Amino acid sequence: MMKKGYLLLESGQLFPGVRVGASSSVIGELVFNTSMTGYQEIMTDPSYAGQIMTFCYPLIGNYGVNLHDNENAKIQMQGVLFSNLCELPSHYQSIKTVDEWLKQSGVPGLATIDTRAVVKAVRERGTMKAAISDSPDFSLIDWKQPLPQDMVAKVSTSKMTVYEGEGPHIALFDYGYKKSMLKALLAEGCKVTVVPFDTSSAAIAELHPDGVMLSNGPGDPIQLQPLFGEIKKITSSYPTLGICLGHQLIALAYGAKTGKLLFGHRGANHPVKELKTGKVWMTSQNHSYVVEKESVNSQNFSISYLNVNDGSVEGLSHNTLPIETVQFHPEAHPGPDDTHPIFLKFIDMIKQNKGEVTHAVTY
Ligand SMILES: NC(=O)CC[C@H](N)C(=O)O
Repeated sequence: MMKKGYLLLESGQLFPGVRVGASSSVIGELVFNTSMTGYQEIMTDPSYAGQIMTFCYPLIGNYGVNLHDNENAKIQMQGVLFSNLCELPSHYQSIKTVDEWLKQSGVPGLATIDTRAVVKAVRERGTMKAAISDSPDFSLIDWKQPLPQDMVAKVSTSKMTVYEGEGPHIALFDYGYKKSMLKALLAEGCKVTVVPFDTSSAAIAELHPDGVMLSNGPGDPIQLQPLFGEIKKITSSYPTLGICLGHQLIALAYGAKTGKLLFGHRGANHPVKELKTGKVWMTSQNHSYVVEKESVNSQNFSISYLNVNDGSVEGLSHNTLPIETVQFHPEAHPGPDDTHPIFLKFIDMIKQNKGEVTHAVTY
């Protein structure tokens, strides 16, 4: 028998649904993703830690869950909302249903939710708290309960891991990195050392990396303020690529400010304009926070990409140091990999820094 469940919004709206996944009740920040495919990658993106995520696309789970598409070892979301969740997936690589996977992962969800109405509510009021519960009773939810604050520490690794390669050595800061970032570097022959989020500049110096990459990750970047001094020291010492949270942290470390979007950018078709060439690229995105344009010190950084829809900052390029940052996800997974050459440009930047001959990377 299908068990009823409810989505309760901080705004007072109530959505009935059917329980899927784990049976626990949770509270989290309500967000939505517009991607039509790639649910396994989305559900394992650690940047969603602490959030209840709504799939806008109305049919999820039809190709099941496979052994290859996880972006991280487990699902870090608080909960997931579906319109139709497929019970009988069909794909030669499928090993389980999304419902079974959620149950095994201890993550609750709701299906048959009016996701269009949920998305409208979030678009109107902005990202807000929501709860998944067995009861429609709002008084049972502790709405004052603060959402978890130290999520990067929770999702980051506690030890360094080395992936061998013949090419440049990259220290990859794990704020909750997506596996596709590591894969993109390894595919180019790089040696990669994944390091904990709070690794010091002294510990990085001992690794003698050729370059540094700052990953994506959950939460408000300002929470990592105690690390800004070290981030500035590290990124000014090595060629650097910052992606999403990594981009925000670099901007903050050099004195810019971040703000929160009303309902974030989460999906696989967000157009960004590269200011140097005037070209528009389709990108994969997942973020709530943005670097505030006016706060970028033009003595240090130039804005390299802007969002076509809302004009927000999508990338920074340091004027004198080899530092590039992007708010979007060049590693895709899911989504278009049109901006994948950003990894190749990063490797070129490292080689140039070492005085090696490079081939200009073009899109
Ligand atoms: N994917 C990310 O790195 C997200 C960064 C940050 N947590 C935000 O929501 O803006």
